[in-house]
Amino acid sequence: MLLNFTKMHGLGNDFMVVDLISQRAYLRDEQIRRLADRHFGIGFDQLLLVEPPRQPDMDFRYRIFNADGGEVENCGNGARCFARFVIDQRLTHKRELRVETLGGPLTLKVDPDGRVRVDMGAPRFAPAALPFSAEHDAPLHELQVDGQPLALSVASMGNPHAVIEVEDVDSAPVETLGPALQRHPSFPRQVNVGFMQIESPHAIRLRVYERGAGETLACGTGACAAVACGIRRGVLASPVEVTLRGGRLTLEWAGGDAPMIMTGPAERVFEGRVPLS
Ligand SMILES: N[C@@H](CCC[C@H](N)C(=O)O)C(=O)O
Repeated sequence: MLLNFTKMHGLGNDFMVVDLISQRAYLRDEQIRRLADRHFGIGFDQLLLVEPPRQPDMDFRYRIFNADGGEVENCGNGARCFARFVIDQRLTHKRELRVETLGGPLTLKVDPDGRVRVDMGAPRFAPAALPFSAEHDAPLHELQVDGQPLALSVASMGNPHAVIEVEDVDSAPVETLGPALQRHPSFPRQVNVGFMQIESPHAIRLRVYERGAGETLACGTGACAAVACGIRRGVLASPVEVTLRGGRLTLEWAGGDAPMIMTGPAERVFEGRVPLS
């Protein structure tokens, strides 16, 4: 069969978006890995599936699969692309949507300028929320990684994040420390690893080594987690401009149980049809 898809990106974090309301398909994880391959497939960091909601108060169900085929709880850049996609495909006339994800409900609003504002829910710091094996909740934890002590913060945005503060993101050991921390036994479901350089209380630079995809040009939930951990530690203050390799996001968080609000762009690249074998 031929599967219709749209290629999109949010700040260079790229997606294959598939409408499973107008067409039927089931993708096995080895098919996802093949499609994600940048040489032999379409190439993407995450696959996003648009499905009918299962709950009556939701507009859609939004499912996310990493390039390695694993299903995950949340994707911030994907959420913005999801909102643009369902409006552009005329799957809805609403400009404000409630969507169901594995990590919990999200509220998405498309502004007249095309930027998308997402209520990402409240960050959670309790180690069990990630999960992370630590005795206590704390703004900073210490972990032995490859025999070296490492200070890090943790947060769940539905999906798990560790955040390390660095002097300079350009020279941060993303390709070595990223995978080492991602597979550390203290994170039984692995973790997305953010490297954060603080420029001022309202501006950071960030690189993220993502679970199931490696380093991406941007990670929306990673940006939310870095800002949440920084505000909690008292080194950042809302609003915060986050500069990622692929561009900028604006994050606002009032603290406590208030939701993290993420605003940024979502772009359509091309549409296509691909055989599913
Ligand atoms: N790129 C995403 C996050 C995608 C999921 C992540 N790799 C995970 O495994 O949790 C974003 O923009 O948030």
